[in-house]
Amino acid sequence: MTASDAAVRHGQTTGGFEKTPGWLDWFDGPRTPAFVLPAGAVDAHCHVFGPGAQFPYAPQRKYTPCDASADQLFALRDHLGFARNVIVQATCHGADNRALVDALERAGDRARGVATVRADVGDDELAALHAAGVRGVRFNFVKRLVDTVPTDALSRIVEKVAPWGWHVVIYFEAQDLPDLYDFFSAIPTDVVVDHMGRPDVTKDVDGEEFGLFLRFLRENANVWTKVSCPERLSVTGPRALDGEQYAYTDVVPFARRVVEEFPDRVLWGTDWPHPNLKDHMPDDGLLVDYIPQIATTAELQRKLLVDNPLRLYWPELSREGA
Ligand SMILES: O=C(O)c1cc(C(=O)O)oc(=O)c1
Repeated sequence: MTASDAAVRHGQTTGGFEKTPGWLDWFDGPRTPAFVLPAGAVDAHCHVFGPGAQFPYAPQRKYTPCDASADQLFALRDHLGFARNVIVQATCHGADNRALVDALERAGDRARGVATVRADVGDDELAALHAAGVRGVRFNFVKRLVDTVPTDALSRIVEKVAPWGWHVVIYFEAQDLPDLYDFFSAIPTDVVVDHMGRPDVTKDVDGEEFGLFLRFLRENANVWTKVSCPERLSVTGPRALDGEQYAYTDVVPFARRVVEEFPDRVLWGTDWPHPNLKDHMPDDGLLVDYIPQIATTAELQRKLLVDNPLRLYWPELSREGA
């Protein structure tokens, strides 16, 4: 533990920042999962927040979280049994990737990153991000998280990052997919959708809304998706708390459908430290125990947790890679 981490207590926000009212802090002391992750498993969606005293939150942020440091993330990684992390730039840091880069550098080869950049980003900045382990950029279309960036600016970013072999991570809500469908389909790089495009799980898994998302994956072989965040999508629970082994059963049919139809284009991540949850904060150990509900065989689990993330983020280690 570094001196700066020693100063960061769970749930605290440092640097003179005050947490958004009602903020739920990440779960302290998660269980050891009953599900033993396959060797080499990757937590392919997680964040670091600050610490605010060292890496100030962006002035244009829409929320102020509690701090969640790189060392705290690495402790969780080891506790849950993951080998590696993909750390995704959180919107509370805007396009200031310093906290992300610091975490990547301290993780050594055990983390890769997804950054946020502006359309005027220079090649020197991209080179430095690449050297630190960044392999993708994130475009966010969720209006409560960011101000809208025009799609022509996003297209300029795609042109700049494509030569680096990076992919584009997109975060949007299901009701916005019809409007964004053509823009997304025209992205020439690999594309990774966060949290299954946030389906409304009270609707039918065979219905029109989720049908459009499945069509998007079928029609675009370069599109992958994270089957993450049941704790965000679930309406009925049960919550991943108090030893619950079969959490978020209403989300299971959606995630399972995607894992079974697109086994080579799915990723999974904890989403720790779970920004903006309103209802409850899950026990991350029990969240890992959710995985066998959606990837029901050892082969599907290995693809979801090991083969797919290695192919995208560590191709040099991948059995199918270089
Ligand atoms: O739904 C969210 O609130 C959320 C926010 C962020 C972020 O602020 O970066 O990232 C996520 O993956 C999910």
